[in-house]
Amino acid sequence: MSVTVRVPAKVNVQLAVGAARPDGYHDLANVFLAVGLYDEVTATPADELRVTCAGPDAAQVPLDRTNLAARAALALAERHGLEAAVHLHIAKDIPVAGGMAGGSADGAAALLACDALWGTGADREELLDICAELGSDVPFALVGGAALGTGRGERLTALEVGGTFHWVFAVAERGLSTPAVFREFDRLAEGRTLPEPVASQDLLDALAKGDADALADAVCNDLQPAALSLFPELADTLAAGRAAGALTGLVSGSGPTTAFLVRDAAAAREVAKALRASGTCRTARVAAGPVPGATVV
Ligand SMILES: C[C@@](CO)(OP(=O)(O)O)[C@H](O)COP(=O)(O)OP(=O)(O)OC[C@H]1O[C@@H](n2ccc(N)nc2=O)[C@H](O)[C@@H]1O
Ligand SMILES: Nc1ncnc2c1ncn2[C@@H]1O[C@H](COP(=O)(O)OP(=O)(O)O)[C@@H](O)[C@H]1O
Repeated sequence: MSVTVRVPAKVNVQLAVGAARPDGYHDLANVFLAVGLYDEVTATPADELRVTCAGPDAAQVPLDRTNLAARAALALAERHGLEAAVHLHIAKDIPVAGGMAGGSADGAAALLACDALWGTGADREELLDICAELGSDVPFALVGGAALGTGRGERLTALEVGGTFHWVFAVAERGLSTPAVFREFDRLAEGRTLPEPVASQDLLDALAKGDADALADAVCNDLQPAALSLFPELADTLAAGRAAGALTGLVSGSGPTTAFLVRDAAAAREVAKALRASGTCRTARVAAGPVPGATVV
């Protein structure tokens, strides 16, 4: 018997970042939107914990106990006095180290898959607790849809969304490390007093109305200057997507994936084609959101 869970990527339509906290994390107002690019994690009983991964970026995924899927299985097993004797296979389609939370998605998916396989019957609250221990982005991968994350991004409030938003994601030639981008953010902010991060009311209204033009005016990522500072070529990708007719373009989370909001599915195909031809990215993917979070298939 095995259990497969499908789990989406995310884009941050707003990422407001406060000053570094004593624990090294940053308080955020993090508005997540789950989009239709998916990994699938399959859990199968085995003699011991084993992780395998297939997909175009599989070579960049660690297969040891640092893999977030392995960490999720170990955390659930420990809480329930079980042995994490499971083979986790990740069918990876979410770009790796791209600011689309693929590793976090695999953590949430593995947790749900092991819970179903082992019959642990963990309730939603326990699953969300374990997710928050695994990483700031992991709880959102479990719930999906759209949500405001506060604290370090792990405390979620579901958001109403009045329509479907269409996106193009330009995948970069190399990855960016999330801690390195936050460190660069701190360096750029040195000597300034940063305001408390708060969600923009215009942005929440645009989401609630399903209004792509209003959302395009309101998107904002405080990590974008830091990502551009570490990866200056991303400015060319942003310019290429905007020139191709996107309503707006921004760095997704800590990057280096760039996200382009477009009016509809036809515009998405056009902008993706133009980005692939621009020579400013490795490839371009089309996806819409919001979509549900981790789901047993
Ligand atoms: C920036 C965001 C935006 O959604 O994601 P990505 O774009 O990388 O996917 C997240 O905040 C990333 O969340 P996640 O990748 O789960 O990070 P964690 O494992 O919790 O933390 C990794 C490191 O990032 C930094 N970090 C993370 C979250 C936060 N609120 N403040 C931080 O300073 C810290 O240096 C931390 O040690
Ligand atoms: N299941 C996983 N899939 C991808 N990366 C993982 C996974 N588990 C751990 N990692 C590590 O996490 C790093 C960040 O990966 P990822 O979650 O894809 O990007 P981001 O944090 O930018 O959204 C990778 O470089 C890799 O070393």
